[in-house]
Amino acid sequence: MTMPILLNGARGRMGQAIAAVAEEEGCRIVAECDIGSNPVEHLPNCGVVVDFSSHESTPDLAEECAAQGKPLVIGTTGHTPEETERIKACAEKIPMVWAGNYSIGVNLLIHLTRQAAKLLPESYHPEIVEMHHRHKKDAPSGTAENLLEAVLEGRQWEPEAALRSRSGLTGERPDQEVGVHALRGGSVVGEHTVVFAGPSERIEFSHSAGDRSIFARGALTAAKWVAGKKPGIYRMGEVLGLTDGTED
Ligand SMILES: NC(=O)C1=CN([C@@H]2O[C@H](COP(=O)(O)OP(=O)(O)OC[C@H]3O[C@@H](n4cnc5c(N)ncnc54)[C@H](OP(=O)(O)O)[C@@H]3O)[C@@H](O)[C@H]2O)C=CC1
Ligand SMILES: O=C(O)C1=N[C@H](C(=O)O)C[C@H](O)C1
Repeated sequence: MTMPILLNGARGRMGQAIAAVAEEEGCRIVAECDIGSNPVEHLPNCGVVVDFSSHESTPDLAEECAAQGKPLVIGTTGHTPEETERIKACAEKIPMVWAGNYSIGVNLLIHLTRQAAKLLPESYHPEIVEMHHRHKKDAPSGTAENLLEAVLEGRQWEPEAALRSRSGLTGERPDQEVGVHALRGGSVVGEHTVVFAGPSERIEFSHSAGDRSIFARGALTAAKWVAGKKPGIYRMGEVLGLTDGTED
């Protein structure tokens, strides 16, 4: 049986990429919502909601999903702290997969980044660089935020160790710091590099997205996986079997 999906942000770049692969992924789009639609009236007809609209529309949608008991796959990025708290509150009632990036490669990159941060000495300094197309509205990217979280977890550092871009008289770099840097231009689909710069050597892990089908297929894989799960927030690494959610 195919999974009936309510797709929010259907007219956008990701919405179109998802619609293009839905059938191949064993899903069917039963409602295409975008600006001006009312997703609430379509919710009863779907099994899972997939949201690739905009950060500000996700909290309202999550609250409607919680009210009607519909699982949610969140693709939007750039949420404010207030939006993040509202979304998290809904996870007490429904299962949701929430990932800054649904590709297999990036989720492996996140896993390897956490491991490298854990295993390498603090003198191997982590820096994250991302590049995206000129239309992207948030920075740093959701993926870069996920990579940052992986470094913080691996190093067991507090969030204060994160530095989102440098400018001016910054002083010398301390060991306990992780920089995040955003580049924008052209039609770049999505590129992420994590650098560990050590005393006399440098390690780099990189991922480059060829097109949006990798995010689209991953989001639909997550949609099929999350149906029937207990309420809570799940990472894409759990969907792919890279982690059991407790982190290693
Ligand atoms: N997690 C992942 O793997 C990925 C996440 N993303 C994220 O997904 C989101 C969408 O990206 P992308 O498709 O490139 O963006 P687009 O701007 O191309 O598409 C977003 C669509 O959602 C619409 N929209 C905006 N606000 C609302 C609203 N309140 N309700 C319903 N629809 C709305 C937009 O309309 P309009 O154009 O009129 O504003 C547009 O049609 C971004 O947050 C992006 O960062 C992107 C790629 C992968
Ligand atoms: O907006 C995009 O395009 C992308 N957004 C996601 C992010 O913020 O990391 C994922 C991907 O890199 C493309």
